[in-house]
Amino acid sequence: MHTRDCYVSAPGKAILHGEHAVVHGKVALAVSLNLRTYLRLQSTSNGKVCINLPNIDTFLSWEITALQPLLDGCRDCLAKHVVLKQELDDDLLKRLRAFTGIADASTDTRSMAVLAFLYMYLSVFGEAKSLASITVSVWSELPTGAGLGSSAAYNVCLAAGLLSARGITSSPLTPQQDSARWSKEEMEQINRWAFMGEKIIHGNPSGVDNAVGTWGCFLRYHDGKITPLDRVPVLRILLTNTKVPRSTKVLVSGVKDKINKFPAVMKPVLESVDAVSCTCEQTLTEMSARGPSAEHYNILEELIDINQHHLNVMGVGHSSLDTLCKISLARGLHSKLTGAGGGGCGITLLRPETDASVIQSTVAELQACGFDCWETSIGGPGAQKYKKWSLPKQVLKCC
Ligand SMILES: Nc1ncnc2c1ncn2[C@@H]1O[C@H](COP(=O)(O)OP(=O)(O)O)[C@@H](O)[C@H]1O
Ligand SMILES: C[C@@](O)(CCOP(=O)(O)O)CC(=O)O
Ligand SMILES: [Mg+2]
Repeated sequence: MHTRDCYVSAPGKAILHGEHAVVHGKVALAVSLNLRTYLRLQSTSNGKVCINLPNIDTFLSWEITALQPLLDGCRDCLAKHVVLKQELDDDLLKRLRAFTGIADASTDTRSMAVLAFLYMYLSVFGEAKSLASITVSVWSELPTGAGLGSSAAYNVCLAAGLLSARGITSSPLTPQQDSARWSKEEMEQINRWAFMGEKIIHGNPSGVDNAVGTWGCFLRYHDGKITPLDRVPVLRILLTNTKVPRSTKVLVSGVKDKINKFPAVMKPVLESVDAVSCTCEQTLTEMSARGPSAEHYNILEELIDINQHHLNVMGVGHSSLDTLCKISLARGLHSKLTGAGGGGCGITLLRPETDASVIQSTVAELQACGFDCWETSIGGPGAQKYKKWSLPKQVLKCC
């Protein structure tokens, strides 16, 4: 079948407050980063589906004729899925696991990326008369598995690229535009499909990461409801990657076990995280309305400390994150983990008056611990489609 070549990208995210609690119906505040994942989809005529994932050193291909039997008896349910896309098709997932030999309990990086890709590819193209011969390349500026939403950016790119190539979403680019975004309805569709991919990689995602990857900017997320926060001040954030590997799926399931084991102990903790998110949101709104004051920053810093303690209580802390908090606090700076924790990344709030020398010495000490550390800009655009020549050169080289 005929497909359209396309180039798309989606941003990573930082969660300010509400990670883990958001999985259990509490409020989270999250913001997009200036680090992005890019996807290139090319139509081919070799009768194969190829995937190039240089970040995780994975280059694979399958004959379309080998994949086709996985869809036998599945077409009717896929037709419904293409329209609704709310639930994973367990039968298709089971067939894919048997086909690839990927076990239910696997959290292996490559296996999860391949499973999410094949599931989305077969669901998007399975309803057509024949599967499409394509090569998909994905390359990211985000560290993989570090709490900055690389899985969501990956899934948003897969959803946007495959839906676009199949012609389910329109081509939003006019001849005058180098990049463009889709209509609200199409973005909602991309977000729903990306959520399916997150379910495959995470097990039980809240949906906050794919929402930020799709819509970008600063969002409040509560029980599937996405509210863009327009009135927020410019915040300066230092990001630290402890480089300690961890899996979101494992950490999310550990928190669930703890809640089941000690409901009376853990539920108040989740309530308190919810209150932290709401208080932070109120403070940000006030800062934007009246102008930021030192007292506002004191409140933001206290909320960061409180939340970091709560995350430790949930069992998602790590000694590397304790080191980050200690080193930054020695200079009056406040940090917490971001994303699933257990290693990965932390955020440090910088006050407007924080001296450059303080930041430099903090960064130097964190780097001496083997961490990566950089000041990031936040609030980048959500999923976008590009013309080939408007992509950064580095991206064209990598995918
Ligand atoms: N650029 C990428 N290429 C291929 N797979 C990716 C990429 N980025 C993320 N992934 C997939 O997402 C998984 C990481 O997801 P997760 O554990 O949620 O961490 P995070 O989303 O915080 O980076 C990886 O194991 C891999 O399967
Ligand atoms: C822990 C959680 O709140 C965020 C996970 O983010 P990340 O995959 O670690 O980037 C899980 C979720 O919201 O689905
Ligand atoms: Mg993730």
